[in-house]
Amino acid sequence: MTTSINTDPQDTVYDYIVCGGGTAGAVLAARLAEDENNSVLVIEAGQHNSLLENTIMVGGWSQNFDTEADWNITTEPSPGANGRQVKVSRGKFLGGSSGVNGTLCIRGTKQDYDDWNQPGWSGDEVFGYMKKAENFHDKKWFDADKEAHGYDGLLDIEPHDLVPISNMILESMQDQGLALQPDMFTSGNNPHGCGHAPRTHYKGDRTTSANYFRNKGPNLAIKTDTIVDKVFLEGEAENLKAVAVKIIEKDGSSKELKAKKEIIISGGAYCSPTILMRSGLGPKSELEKHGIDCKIDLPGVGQNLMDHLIVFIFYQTTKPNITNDHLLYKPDALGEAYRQWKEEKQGPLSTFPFGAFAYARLDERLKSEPLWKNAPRKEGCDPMGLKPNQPNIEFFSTECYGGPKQFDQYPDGEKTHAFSLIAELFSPKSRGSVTLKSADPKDNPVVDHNYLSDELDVLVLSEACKFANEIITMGKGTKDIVEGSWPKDLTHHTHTKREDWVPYVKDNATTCYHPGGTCKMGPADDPMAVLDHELRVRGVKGLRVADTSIMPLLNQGHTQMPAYAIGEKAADLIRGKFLKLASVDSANIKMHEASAITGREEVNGNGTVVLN
Ligand SMILES: Cc1cc2nc3c(=O)[nH]c(=O)nc-3n(C[C@H](O)[C@H](O)[C@H](O)COP(=O)(O)OP(=O)(O)OC[C@H]3O[C@@H](n4cnc5c(N)ncnc54)[C@H](O)[C@@H]3O)c2cc1C
Repeated sequence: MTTSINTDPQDTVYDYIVCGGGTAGAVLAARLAEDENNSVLVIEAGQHNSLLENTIMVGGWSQNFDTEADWNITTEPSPGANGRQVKVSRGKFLGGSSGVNGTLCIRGTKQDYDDWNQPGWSGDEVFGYMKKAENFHDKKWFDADKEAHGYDGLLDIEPHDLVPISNMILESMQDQGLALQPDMFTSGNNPHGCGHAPRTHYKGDRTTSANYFRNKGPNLAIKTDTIVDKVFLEGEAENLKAVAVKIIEKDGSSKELKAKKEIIISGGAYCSPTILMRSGLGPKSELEKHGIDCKIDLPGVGQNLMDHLIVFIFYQTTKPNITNDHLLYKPDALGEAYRQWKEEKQGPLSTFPFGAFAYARLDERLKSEPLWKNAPRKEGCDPMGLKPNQPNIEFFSTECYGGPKQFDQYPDGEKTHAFSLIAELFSPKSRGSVTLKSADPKDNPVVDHNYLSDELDVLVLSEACKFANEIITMGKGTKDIVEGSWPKDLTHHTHTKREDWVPYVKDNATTCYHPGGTCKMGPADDPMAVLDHELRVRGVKGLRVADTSIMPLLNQGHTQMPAYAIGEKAADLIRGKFLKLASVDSANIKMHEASAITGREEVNGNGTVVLN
């Protein structure tokens, strides 16, 4: 990576300090440093990513878990999920979770962002920023939506070459009513169909937000292995201003670093609220428990925690060489796969073994369910709050056996082979929280996802599993190759009723690693909104948050592309720039105008909204 970034910074004063060098944080810092008059410091709790091969070799993703490169957070027990605790890994290194994720680029629909109802964050605008981030490399076999992709961004993205089982599953999906629209997860305009998901890898290596640091100059400084404890605030009441951060270095010593212009917190949905709380910004009662002086009572900090739940449904096939198991689990196969990646940048470890994808609406399937029929709903929405142009669920398949560490019953890759179809729940009703374990910045937060606490979540996810099973066991492409469930002693392939799937969901639903919402943006009259629509912490000058914690609602997709968009947009907000869009939704412009005349805010000369 060509760079003259300062990785051993000694200065104590910078224009901008970005707390957390993860997905959104790295993007934001790199964009701010494009102006060489800005001095920018990124503080990252974990190591430099170049030291960690498993953040570069895509197939090494799970090897980061339970190591120093993982935050190693486990949830509180969720009563709705039979009291299970779930390991909710996050990347702890430069690049953050972009260096450990499943590489999928599934943007959601424009409606998802319109639903945020925040000036400057319409579907058109957020899709515009996702496009800005992207440098798409097409492949001959792929029928790309060329208009929807970006080609001069800093994040290399390409399609994934399928193995046979994935094409068979795509055939089954179509057979079961999900028409093929190859690039629908980039277009975001189809809530019911199947296609391919582009990936954050290129030429055999994972691409991450750390790629944004390429060609950056010495005005960008990166301090790794350093924890941000808190932000120091100066002034009283209306004039509270963020001026410095307290850091803890690797040797345990602490230091104060000053910011002349702004401090931006990008610690991710689990850690950003904890930095705010340690700084005295959060629910007063929560801060008092830990002896923290409350500067502003912000009850929404750490609340509104959301995630997408997924259920892996594995099947066994005896048909050889249609999955990737033989390339991974046969004796000596893994060694050869590693050699192939290291020397040729090819083979099963150079990409992520997810294969076929689909979105689905479940209106027809759920219409006679009493819970669904009788649930309250907003006009034009289903009980989950989704409009007809938004999917209720996603399906995605694995091209071999594997997943988080609870999936440890490996086939031998010779006589036995396995693959899965995963069902993912969108727009979950259940909400959780992030709170402090103590005021010690080295303590992980208490994460309570409260999974499946709402019966509607169980209903939709169990119907999704039923549909998934029909795709695999009845669909034309796969019905004749399925031997049964995997592991062999399970019988889920025989389930026919939705109710059969309820215990399976409660026992197996796990994280898709998409936490968000814990420092949400919102209007001034929402007491739970932590940020305004320019990501400024309410009541504090010079302090913003930029990562997936800002999302008022999750998108109907995966969360890395919105995280890139949030980093890009945050940089533009700070620099007072607007993205030029072919079409900017006029309602959104009206919202901008409306907020400009409330008296609380005004539009400055270059068009950005600034607080009085
Ligand atoms: C295993 C896994 C698989 C996933 N798969 C996909 C996928 O296929 N597709 C997809 O779209 N999304 C996926 N996601 C989700 C996606 O990667 C995340 O939503 C996104 O990367 C989050 O970006 P962020 O900037 O909010 O947080 P992060 O990228 O997690 O960044 C937060 C950063 O802040 C640092 N930090 C935190 N606290 C402190 C502190 N006190 N001091 C200093 N530094 C701190 C962290 O170490 C980290 O580097 C996955 C995530 C995981 C973990």
